[in-house]
Amino acid sequence: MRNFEDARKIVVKVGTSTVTYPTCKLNLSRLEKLARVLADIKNEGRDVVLVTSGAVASGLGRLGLTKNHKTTQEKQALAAIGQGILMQIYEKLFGEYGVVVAQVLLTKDVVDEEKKMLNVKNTFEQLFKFGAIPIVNENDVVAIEELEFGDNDTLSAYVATIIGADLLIILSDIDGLYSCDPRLSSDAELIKEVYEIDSYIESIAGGAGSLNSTGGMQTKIEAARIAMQNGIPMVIANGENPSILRDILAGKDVGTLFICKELLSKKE
Ligand SMILES: Nc1ncnc2c1ncn2[C@@H]1O[C@H](COP(=O)(O)OP(=O)(O)O)[C@@H](O)[C@H]1O
Ligand SMILES: N[C@@H](CCC(=O)OP(=O)(O)O)C(=O)O
Repeated sequence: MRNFEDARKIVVKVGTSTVTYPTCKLNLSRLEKLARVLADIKNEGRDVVLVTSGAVASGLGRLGLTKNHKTTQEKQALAAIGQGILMQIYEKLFGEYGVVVAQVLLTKDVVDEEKKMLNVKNTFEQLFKFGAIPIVNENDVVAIEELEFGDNDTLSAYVATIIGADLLIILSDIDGLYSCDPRLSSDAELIKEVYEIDSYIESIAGGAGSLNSTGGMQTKIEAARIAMQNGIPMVIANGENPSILRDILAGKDVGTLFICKELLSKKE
């Protein structure tokens, strides 16, 4: 039932907590493993998109700062500094495996305006034809108010929808959705499967677990709602060891799977 070996188009989202250390410096060993696994998955003949957070944190790290700079203006400037740092490391790491990468920065108007959405869809399609892995982030420099996704969880669900992905995987610093935030309660239990985003699921999703992350489980649940509405299964799993991506594709019982009942019965 959980077998995703036949998934041809995959979107993988990595959060700030997966990409950087609490020092705001890049987690190089994790990024190396991530690039290797994604390049390998691509080599199998799949189309892969990487949605990456970490620009703001990387900007802080480069400036030798670790504390959260909260004003919008500061975050925008930090993202502008950090985005280049992210692309430089992805270019280097994927380049070692002969994989071309492409920077795609998006704002929310692409999902609100049909013409823009078509342009973005066409660009992704051409990038896949070129054999590239699109590396996506929000365009934080211009994304405020009505232009803003606000978080990369929902952004990744929209990207999955635009490209018609077969699977969305969100890697975070936690094993999946728990019955409550494990940082706040030792009774928290991992929920393995979710078939519907109801008021119970909404009620257990709390905010971010680390200083530079955005949205926590709430935005991941919102992403699941968007993905499920568009018939796309989504998995939240721990990005500590990126080889978990292989486990997910092989159908191993890891993380939390969000899948609507109709899709589930088709897969069975
Ligand atoms: N019900 C829940 N189950 C799991 N994690 C939760 C829950 N509610 C809140 N969280 C928090 O969500 C965090 C993951 O989201 P976030 O901090 O935004 O990370 P990322 O940078 O990976 O997006 C966890 O570390 C945890 O503290
Ligand atoms: N665009 C921001 C990411 C915002 C965000 O959603 O962060 P996260 O909750 O860590 O996925 C950045 O690159 O810093």
